[in-house]
Amino acid sequence: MYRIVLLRHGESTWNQENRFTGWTDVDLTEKGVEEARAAGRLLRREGYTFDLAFTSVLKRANKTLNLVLEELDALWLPVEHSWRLNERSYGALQGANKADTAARFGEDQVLAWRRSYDVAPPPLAEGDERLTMNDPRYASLPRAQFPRTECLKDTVVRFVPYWETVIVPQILAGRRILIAAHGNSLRALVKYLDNVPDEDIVGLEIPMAQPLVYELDANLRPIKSYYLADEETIRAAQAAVAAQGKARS
Ligand SMILES: O=C(O)[C@@H](CO)OP(=O)(O)O
Repeated sequence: MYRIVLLRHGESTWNQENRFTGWTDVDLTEKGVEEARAAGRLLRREGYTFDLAFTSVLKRANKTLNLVLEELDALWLPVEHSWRLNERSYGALQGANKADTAARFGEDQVLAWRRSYDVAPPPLAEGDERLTMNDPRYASLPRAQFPRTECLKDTVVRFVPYWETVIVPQILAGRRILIAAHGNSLRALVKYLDNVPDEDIVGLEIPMAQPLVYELDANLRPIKSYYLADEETIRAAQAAVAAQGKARS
């Protein structure tokens, strides 16, 4: 049996402002820092240790990982960064307030943009400064492949090859793995691992900074998965994330 831990970053400045974030590289808030530290302390209390960590190239996930590692006294841990673990690109919605967007386009449309499997938000136009193609962190990403927007399916398509070719061999080699990423990149992985039907993925919310454990069999199929925090805490956190897409009444 193999055991891996998935972790979404703590609250970011744009989570706090309820803005679509995607590939925008915003920082953690003070609350997000504390959430990340609490996740680290929880992992430590439960006796978790790791050999290797994977994260995106966005600072909210990178900092969350470092804060967790600090709490585990494991800042020395090898860390692999990849854009393939980035949050889903929210395209032209990046920067917009979610409640305002729901008031303008309707909550159903916003739900489809946020949580459906194959509905992508409107794309970024050529020349839009949010297309950060020249950023050195994306040097390995061919310009033609730089996402102008992504639906969850697109995120699955870019994450799964990394899972299969980079992460899986490490798990099979017996390394204990921590993946610090984002709400929708982790939804993509969970969809793939649990084989969640396309129509059911709309109901899946990943709360912030809550360690999610997957126990995997020899073929890396899930035996079971669970959050370390109690069910009530997780349900409340999931409901709060879901509510971000409601228009303010
Ligand atoms: O804005 C985003 O990038 C994501 C994560 O914060 O939001 P949502 O939960 O709406 O997918």
